Amino acid sequence: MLLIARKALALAHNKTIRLTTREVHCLSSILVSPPLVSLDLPENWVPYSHPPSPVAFEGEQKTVVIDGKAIAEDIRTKIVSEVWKMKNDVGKVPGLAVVLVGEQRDSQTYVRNKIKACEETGIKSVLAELPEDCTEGEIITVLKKFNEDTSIHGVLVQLPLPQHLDEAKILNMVSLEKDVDGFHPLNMGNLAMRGREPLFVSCTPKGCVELLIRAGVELAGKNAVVIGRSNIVGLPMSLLLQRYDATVSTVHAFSKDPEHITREADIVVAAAGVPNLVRGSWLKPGAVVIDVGTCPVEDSSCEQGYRLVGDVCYEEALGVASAITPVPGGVGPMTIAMLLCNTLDAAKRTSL
Ligand SMILES: NC(=O)C1=CN([C@@H]2O[C@H](COP(=O)(O)OP(=O)(O)OC[C@H]3O[C@@H](n4cnc5c(N)ncnc54)[C@H](OP(=O)(O)O)[C@@H]3O)[C@@H](O)[C@H]2O)C=CC1
Ligand SMILES: Nc1nc(=O)c2c([nH]1)NC[C@@H]1CN(c3ccc(C(=O)N[C@@H](CCC(=O)O)C(=O)O)cc3)C=[N+]21
Repeated sequence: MLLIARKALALAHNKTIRLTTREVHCLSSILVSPPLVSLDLPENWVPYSHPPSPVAFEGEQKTVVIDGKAIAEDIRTKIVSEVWKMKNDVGKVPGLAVVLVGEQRDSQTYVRNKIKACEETGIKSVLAELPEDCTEGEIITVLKKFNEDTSIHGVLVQLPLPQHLDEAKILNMVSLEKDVDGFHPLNMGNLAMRGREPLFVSCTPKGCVELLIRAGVELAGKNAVVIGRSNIVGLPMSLLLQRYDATVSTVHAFSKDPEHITREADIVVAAAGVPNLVRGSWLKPGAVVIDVGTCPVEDSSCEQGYRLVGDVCYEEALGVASAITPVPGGVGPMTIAMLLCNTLDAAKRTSL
């Protein structure tokens, strides 16, 4: 992948280079990450028989800050032009439907941000707001309507749902072809299985891999640790990194000695939701750190009275990690950009 990233840069500088068919596909699409099934092709089966060469570090490591906000912006600009092209060529625009249950403040903020992102990229959005005490039946009725609506190509249910609702039952009702969050068990199952390609990969893990590849990080044969195993981040993240041939360990709340496991990793993805859980001492010098955690902590010096903190002790990681994503401005904006990408892909599929 590093080779493709280099060739992309060469192309950007108008240099003449030779490309394989797979590279043509990668370079002509919005994302740099290749389609999953292509990773399973025999041309990629070059197992590592030798241990990766140790990287020597002298003194303090220079840490690159991976600018997720800027990368997401670049992706969004490309989406704008593809949406325009679709509108001109076939007279339609992608449509996203969001189902929001209850009045949880952070969920309202996330949904507002998603809708704003749609507006800014020319994607049509529809919001269905249901009261906190609504029934499963009411949500399912709304989902069925969106599933049948041909102007809607992506449907998502904002999580978490109120306690009395059966999340699994509700997520099962989202049409497989419109499951832009990638939370349907069939999409998740296909992500787990070699030789299969899910219609959608969950937005946060997909955004993390795109960040890693754009930062020039090789994944095959690397030790990756994912902290967290939730259905929405940790689990699909581990599955996706495996598809890219990383050796993946999962750390969760019952793991013994998480510090030791994490210190073995070349790539650390932290998604526990515990502010500053990962200390500088947990990191192998030169590790690449992707911080998914986003926790509001009280801070009276901030305008809103709080600030967002990641799972990684950022100040301590600087000087130890070779690269890190900040919070905010790292993974978060990529999650939204991937949602827009998945919605665009869904709309493209229906016009094939
Ligand atoms: N930036 C973005 O785009 C996104 C950010 N987030 C953020 O990511 C974080 C995680 O979200 P989500 O996956 O939904 O959270 P969940 O609470 O659903 O899952 C947390 C996971 O972390 C594990 N965990 C909790 N505490 C520890 C600990 N002390 N040590 C090791 N593992 C631990 C849990 O283990 P166990 O399974 O054993 O309980 C669980 O698997 C949150 O801060 C959330 O806000 C989430 C989605 C997108
Ligand atoms: N069905 C569903 N799909 C989700 O993808 C989903 C969800 N439910 N429930 C909640 C989590 C959380 N999540 C985030 C998205 C963007 C930012 C984000 O953009 N964060 C900005 C900061 C935003 C701010 O300032 O408030 C940043 O990190 O820079 C964060 C978190 C998606 N989630």
